[in-house]
Amino acid sequence: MEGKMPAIVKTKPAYGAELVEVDIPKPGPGEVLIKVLATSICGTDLHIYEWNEWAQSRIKTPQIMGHEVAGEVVEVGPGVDTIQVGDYISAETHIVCGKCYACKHNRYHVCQNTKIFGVDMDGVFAEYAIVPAQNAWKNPKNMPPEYASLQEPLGNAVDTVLAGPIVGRSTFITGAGPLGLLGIAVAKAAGAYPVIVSEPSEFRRKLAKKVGADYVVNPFEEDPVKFVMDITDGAGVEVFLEFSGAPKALEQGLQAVTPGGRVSLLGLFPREVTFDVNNLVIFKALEVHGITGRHLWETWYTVSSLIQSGKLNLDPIITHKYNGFDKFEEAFELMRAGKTGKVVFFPHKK
Ligand SMILES: NC(=O)c1ccc[n+]([C@@H]2O[C@H](COP(=O)([O-])OP(=O)(O)OC[C@H]3O[C@@H](n4cnc5c(N)ncnc54)[C@H](O)[C@@H]3O)[C@@H](O)[C@H]2O)c1
Ligand SMILES: C[C@@H](O)[C@H](N)C(=O)O
Ligand SMILES: [Zn+2]
Ligand SMILES: [Zn+2]
Repeated sequence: MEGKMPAIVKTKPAYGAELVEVDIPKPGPGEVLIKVLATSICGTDLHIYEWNEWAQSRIKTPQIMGHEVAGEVVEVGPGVDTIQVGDYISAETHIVCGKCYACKHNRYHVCQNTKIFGVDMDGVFAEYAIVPAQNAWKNPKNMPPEYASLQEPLGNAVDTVLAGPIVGRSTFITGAGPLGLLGIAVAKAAGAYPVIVSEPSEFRRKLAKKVGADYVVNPFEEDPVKFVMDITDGAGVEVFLEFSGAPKALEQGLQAVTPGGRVSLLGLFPREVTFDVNNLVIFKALEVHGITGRHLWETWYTVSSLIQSGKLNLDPIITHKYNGFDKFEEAFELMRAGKTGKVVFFPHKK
């Protein structure tokens, strides 16, 4: 396919991005070209937009942004035999090597040579985008594109929530940003009770309730540990899921989890964190999981089935939908201000 298309491009190493006309790319060997039906903003895109320290160290400009996507395959490159024109796909964003020690142990989610599209190469905030065929995930035709696009971050949330038993377990979630909200939806669908959420933003506490949180607390106004202890008759929760990346939230969660309980950590901390490991982890005999990316491809099966079960309450999480990219700056600024759940673009204006 030849022609031009609008794309959100990180044009220079500075704050922001630009909507520019670029060539529709041609799929190379092992690649497919998709017509992007929906694409959502991830916190990582925001870091690239803001040009924080991490982005400065990793991103090469100019580069098309974005990595969460759902689209229809319109062209396949040489050697692609697993995907056909007309397939409706989403994409695993981690391009793994298949050769390193981790990959050889089927631990693709910790491949030491991982490349991420939209981070290490052009991404999907465009009308058309390239996806490596090995990263394509076929969707059922009746899955709405906005849900299909959310599967990648849902994979993060699923791996966090389902890293251990959850059904009927009291659960404390810190942080109700887009990832935490997806975590609440998964925890509720999986039968956690009660789900207690700590989140300073009133807007996001309200969203957390809409998604199904049983209790919400503002950690800047009330002691969330006492809040959890009061609800659990002083026992603490069975499960603590960290989605905020706030050092204080980590410490509070470790205090609020019951001895012998489970802790799963997804949030990334801005710096090294100091806390009392002896008393908060070792003497409590906690089971602690670090969570990164998604298991390939087990997590995708779980995510897809959860969506198809109809039990995931995703609609309140998708707070902003945009036809086309014209208002992309508004979308990023709203997200920066914490006034959104997930933001989804539909690049082909209806
Ligand atoms: N490990 C991984 O593979 C992976 C993948 C994606 C995202 N992440 C990380 O997950 C985290 C969540 O992502 P997001 O996009 O939802 O981020 P976000 O920054 O939008 O959300 C974080 C939320 O935590 C809240 N918060 C701040 N301080 C708090 C406190 N003391 N107690 C409770 N809540 C507090 C904020 O108000 C915000 O709503 C981020 O740290 C992100 O970098 C990790
Ligand atoms: C790159 C990051 O934003 C992506 N969502 C991941 O799971 O790794
Ligand atoms: Zn992401
Ligand atoms: Zn590898």
